[in-house]
Amino acid sequence: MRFAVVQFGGSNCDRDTLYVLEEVCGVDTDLVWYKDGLQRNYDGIVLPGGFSYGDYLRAGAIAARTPVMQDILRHAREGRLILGICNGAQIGSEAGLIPGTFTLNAYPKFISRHVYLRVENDTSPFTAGYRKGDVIRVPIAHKEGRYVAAPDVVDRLNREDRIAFRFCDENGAVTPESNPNGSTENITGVLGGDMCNVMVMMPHPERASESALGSDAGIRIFTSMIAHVEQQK
Ligand SMILES: NC(=O)CC[C@H](N)C(=O)O
Repeated sequence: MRFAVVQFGGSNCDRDTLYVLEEVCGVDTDLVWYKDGLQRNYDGIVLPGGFSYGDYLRAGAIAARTPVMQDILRHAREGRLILGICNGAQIGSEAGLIPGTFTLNAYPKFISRHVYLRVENDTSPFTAGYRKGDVIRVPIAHKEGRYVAAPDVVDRLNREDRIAFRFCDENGAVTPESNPNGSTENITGVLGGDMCNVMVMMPHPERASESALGSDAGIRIFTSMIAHVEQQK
């Protein structure tokens, strides 16, 4: 099993993500510079957070148009796992890996704090380690993290059980008050791909993967991916 973290100019969560995969989860992981392309097939690819190309134009727009994305889209079509975190989520939506988009927060400032998420799907390769309704505490750090999609798209995501996480309060209540950035229906984790083999999310699970960081609730996303790959082998 081998994972890759793809680093773009301006990525800044690549080392944290690499550390969690290699040191905390024990998975062989390559840090791949986007210009080098993917030199082999990977079981899992993580697009890390950061400010690729300074968020110019729109966050993720430039990275999504680099040649390495063709390799990543092929991996997605082949059913391999792709996880986009924060800027990686923005890149994933710009590349069409999921429907909908991430835009300026409703209150147009950078928000950096812990939030609560309600787990909405517990069957995907990314969320099977949780139970539906679990409430987890993870940090967010973004300015363009408001998920927006047309009503028919949101209906389809709901129908197909493709919503992974919603912002909630500490008791799991999904309300306008527990929606830090104004995302449609508090959605902040979306599943894509034919086999739900793609997930993008604005919160940072890699920053909540060891109890020394104040929460280890995010680690189960990575361990779920690993368990999924093991089951496929
Ligand atoms: N932490 C990140 O990945 C930064 C998110 C992003 N580029 C924004 O501010 O919207």
